[in-house]
Amino acid sequence: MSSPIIAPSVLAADFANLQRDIEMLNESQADWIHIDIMDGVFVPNISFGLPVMEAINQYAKKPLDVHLMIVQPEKYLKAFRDAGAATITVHYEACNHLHRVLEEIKSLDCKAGVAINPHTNVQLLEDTIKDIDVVCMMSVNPGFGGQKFIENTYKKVRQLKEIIAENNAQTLIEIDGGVNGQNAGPLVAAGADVLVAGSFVFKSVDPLLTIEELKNQ
Ligand SMILES: O=C(CO)[C@@H](O)[C@H](O)COP(=O)(O)O
Ligand SMILES: [Fe+2]
Repeated sequence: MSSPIIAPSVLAADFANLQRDIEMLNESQADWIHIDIMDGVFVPNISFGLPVMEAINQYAKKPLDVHLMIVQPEKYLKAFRDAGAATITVHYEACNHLHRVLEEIKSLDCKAGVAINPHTNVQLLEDTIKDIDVVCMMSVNPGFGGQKFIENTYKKVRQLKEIIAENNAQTLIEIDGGVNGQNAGPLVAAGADVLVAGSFVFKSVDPLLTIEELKNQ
């Protein structure tokens, strides 16, 4: 079992000291930096938008993993690429033409991600799995950090792993929401490749050590 890709979520950072927190991530064993964009429509919360993302990109030395929790994400793909996104993840539930959106993301030279809400069956990804670089499996209902991990996620990881293998796809499985020191190991054992962690990293006494612990699952 290789060590997971660690993607701390900036949503839990100190926005009044964002430069400091990004520089901490640069020095850490984090692999990606997870950026949660919320529009107050697709999810019942507003986080931040392109100007903040551009500010993060000025300091970040690691790939930016952008999680778009917005309606009509196809309107903003180029803007987020230009703001520094390495991966652009759209929600399955927000796309009427998912295949087209994935092609557009790839044409921008970004990795294409699809996020699924806890109620969305992984089977629905079967017909696009070969076009998806990263499935972001929500292990909480999207919209807020600091929520409790939904245990049904393990079953969904195993099911998705099978779909990926059956289709000979290279898709990474990313887990997003409520990830902590207890569930990180079992998630990796179940087949998770990428762990997003917000509160568990930024609210810890020593975020550098917490990231190291997650990396060493
Ligand atoms: O996309 C989301 C929430 O909608 C996540 O990326 C959260 O930001 C993760 O935060 P924690 O649950 O780890 O505190
Ligand atoms: Fe996220």
